[in-house]
Amino acid sequence: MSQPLVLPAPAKLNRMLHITGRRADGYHELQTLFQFLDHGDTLTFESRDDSELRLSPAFADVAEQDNLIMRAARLLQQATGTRLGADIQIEKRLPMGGGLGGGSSNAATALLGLNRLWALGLSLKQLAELGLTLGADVPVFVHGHAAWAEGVGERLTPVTLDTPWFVVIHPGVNVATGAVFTDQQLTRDSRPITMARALQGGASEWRNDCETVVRARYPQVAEALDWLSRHAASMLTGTGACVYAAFDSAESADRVSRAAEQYWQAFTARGLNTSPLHDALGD
Ligand SMILES: C[C@](O)(CO)[C@H](O)COP(=O)(O)OP(=O)(O)OC[C@H]1O[C@@H](n2ccc(N)nc2=O)[C@H](O)[C@@H]1O
Ligand SMILES: Nc1ncnc2c1ncn2[C@@H]1O[C@H](COP(=O)(O)OP(=O)(O)OP(=O)(O)O)[C@@H](O)[C@H]1O
Repeated sequence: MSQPLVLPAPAKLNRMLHITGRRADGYHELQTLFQFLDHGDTLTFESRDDSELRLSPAFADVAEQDNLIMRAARLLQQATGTRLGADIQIEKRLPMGGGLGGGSSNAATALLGLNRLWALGLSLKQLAELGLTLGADVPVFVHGHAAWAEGVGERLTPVTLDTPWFVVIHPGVNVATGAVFTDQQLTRDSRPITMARALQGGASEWRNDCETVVRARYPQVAEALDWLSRHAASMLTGTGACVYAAFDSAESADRVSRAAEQYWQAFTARGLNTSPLHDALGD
């Protein structure tokens, strides 16, 4: 029996998110800065000689065939013709529909983990192309570096961002990404900016264009943003529901996180420019 492969599936934050257009297929053109957190799910992979794929525990809200982990595994089997299968376990910590990219990160960890376990030898570029068919955020998790992203989030340029301690609050609601993107009130005409401007931009550029619509649709998110902004500049990640703020020490972040826990689920995590998945794989 080969050793089980235990790998992290980290969360991401969108440090800013501008919507610059809408494509003919309805998907939106974005400009965003992605960064990872040292907080996330853990996946364990064991190879099987038959081609079965098994995932445990089952998710309450997602059918097994729809789970992004299973879809990533099947995609890899189909793309390579391998006859191997896997037993996969997941320790889920990231809230679903939280804007932390949990599903996309799970898919990326499955692609890289099974590529390693089954000795398939696909490149990160090939895995990112496969991953993009599963979700717009999968490629950044496959490449594993904080990034400036354009297109629907797939045109990536690695960047190095500051690495503060973040307080992340889950306001207790699930935001449907699709509903935010189809909202009539969503502004889709932010003027495209250069990466250099985004990196220097400061508070005026570091905004999330989804915030107005998400605040209006989900008062619980607005409440968490308003509460957190009393401590530091607060932001929405992705289409929410999670909100976050940056702190320059673990102590000050912990203090605010503990105060937030009186009302919501909250955690403290450090920003990372390299994904812990790639550290674990030694890439
Ligand atoms: C907004 C972000 O969180 C930024 O990181 C992501 O781009 C969202 O990525 P995701 O959750 O993986 O989203 P997907 O599963 O690809 O898409 C969910 C739905 O959101 C809409 N969607 C998503 C991404 C995008 N660039 N434009 C869109 O219009 C589409 O209606 C799509 O059906
Ligand atoms: N392994 C998985 N983990 C989480 N969600 C999954 C998974 N497989 C399928 N899903 C589905 O994908 C949806 C989005 O999940 P995810 O956790 O990526 O949301 P998110 O954090 O809002 O992501 P994003 O920031 O990319 O919008 C979930 O609501 C769920 O129905």
